[in-house]
Amino acid sequence: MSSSCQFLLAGDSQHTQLVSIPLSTASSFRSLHQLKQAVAAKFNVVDPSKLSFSVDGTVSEDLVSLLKSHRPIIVLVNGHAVVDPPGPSGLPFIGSHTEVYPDHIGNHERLFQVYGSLFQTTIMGRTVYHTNDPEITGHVFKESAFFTKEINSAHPLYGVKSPHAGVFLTSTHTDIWKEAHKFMVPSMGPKAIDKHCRTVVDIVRSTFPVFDELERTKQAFNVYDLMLKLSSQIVGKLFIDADFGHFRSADAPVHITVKTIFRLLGLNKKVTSWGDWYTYLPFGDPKRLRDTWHEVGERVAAHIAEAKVRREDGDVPLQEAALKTENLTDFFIRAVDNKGNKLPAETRKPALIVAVTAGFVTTSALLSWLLYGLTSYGDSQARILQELVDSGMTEDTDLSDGKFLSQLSFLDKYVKETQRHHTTSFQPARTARMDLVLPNGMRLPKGAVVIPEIHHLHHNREVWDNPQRFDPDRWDTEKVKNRDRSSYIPFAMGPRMCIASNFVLREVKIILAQLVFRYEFIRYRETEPIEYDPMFQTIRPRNLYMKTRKRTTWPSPSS
Ligand code: HEM
Repeated sequence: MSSSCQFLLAGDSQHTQLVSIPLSTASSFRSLHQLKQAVAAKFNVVDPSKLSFSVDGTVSEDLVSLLKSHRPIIVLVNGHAVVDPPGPSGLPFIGSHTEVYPDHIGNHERLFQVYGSLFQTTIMGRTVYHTNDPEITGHVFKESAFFTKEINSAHPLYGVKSPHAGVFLTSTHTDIWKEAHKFMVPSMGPKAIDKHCRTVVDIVRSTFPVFDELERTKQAFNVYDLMLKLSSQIVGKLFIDADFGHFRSADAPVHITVKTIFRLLGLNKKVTSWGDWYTYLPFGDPKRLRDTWHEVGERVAAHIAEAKVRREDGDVPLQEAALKTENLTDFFIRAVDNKGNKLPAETRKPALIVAVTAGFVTTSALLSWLLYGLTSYGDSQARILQELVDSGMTEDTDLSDGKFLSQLSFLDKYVKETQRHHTTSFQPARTARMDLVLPNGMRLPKGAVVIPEIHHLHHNREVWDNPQRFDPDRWDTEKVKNRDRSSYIPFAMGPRMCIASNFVLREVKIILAQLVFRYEFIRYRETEPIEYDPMFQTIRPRNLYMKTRKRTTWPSPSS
């Protein structure tokens, strides 16, 4: 008689695995659930509940008869043998490059339709896995024994990986991430947000003369360019105490620091789209990427040296630092945790570069799509204005502390729907820590980089009704309210998600409320289809132009 239960993970013959669980251990299983957990642990199956057991071709849920089986018990995942993720076979050498670029959004959508909710692409020998499945996404972002943010050579951030930045560009299993994250989170906590938003309100007011000048001189403006100026003016002030001078006049140039960071991100997208080997080339774009990275470092260092830091007031406890410091540079220099530790000096500059970059590149794209929607989606602009009027807004209303904004339910739905339909981030990636089997029964090798494709999660037909329709009111429906948390993740999710999501949501609502209350936004060249820039780190409209008209009348409050 056998002294153990044998389990065979069904798969192709090359990957079939047999494991034994001694009967002394097996007899201690009290439920099928416990057995599934033990077997899942042996085969590295991410979700034990997806296992089923088959003996002699029949699936059985009877624990007692399963444990008595003298024959190997066949283990199925999601009801079938495990398989490798499918994907296009691609061309020699360049692989799937032409299947993905130049239109990665459209092509990924096509590939999801052809191959299902998980597929792989290989470009220049670098394989990446893409998913639009909320369940897989939830596991991928968890930071668990199975997945972590590890920036290996297949990872989209490989070209700008930084061992010292701590956040964003550094792998999770490093001491520096834990340290940097600990200091950065309170810098975007609730008290900090109230303070930051007072600066946001002032900077939005400083844009009014520019909008007025553009109207007086009958000029249309490129929406992304103007929103780039606005969002970088805000993070420049908040993080490195820099006045980029973007609103001194309508034609004030974009500050050289902002231009250099912008160039860095374009180059990174371009270079990493060609694979690991390309990043090492001593000439062309890879060299330009390295040089630009160096230049960004020097420019930000110069801002840090000039930023106001109240050294004379001494160190401040981390939890009070948001209120007692002048800006993020001051925060990083003077905040001390309860063990007396400070953010390591070598992390300050790279972490500030990340904060400034993450801060304006994403927000400028989101703001541009928010303005696009005002002029493209039905009565959105009129509804936002009506809500502001109904809530009693005047030119002097203080929007910074969030109380006024919290009444604006349509504005909230409008921002949510814009972040769903016009997702700006598309490549947060995580890496498999071991050979594993996903809940859908597909296996991934250790080191596999998985990208939950945010745009495609937000347009997954199994989750969203009519996903191509812009419909802010969908956020009132029970279906959307009860959705899987992982099906809507504009700021990613899990321990490595955006640290500034609450700030951003308040910031963009302040900007929208202040601008829509004062100006009517009118699309210019409205028949021209809007193109996004596929070779940029975020999804931004390239050719969106508008004009504004200063409001002289407002609607009456609704009865
Ligand atoms: C519309 C605005 C924004 C969007 C859509 C956005 C989105 C994201 C996403 C998707 C991630 C995850 C990246 C990944 O997993 O690789 C992320 C991380 C991050 N974001 Fe944002 N972000 C925005 C604004 C900001 C701002 C204003 C800041 C300023 C501090 C910021 C700071 C960060 C940092 C530091 C991380 C990395 C956290 C970590 O590594 O643990 N983001 N953001």
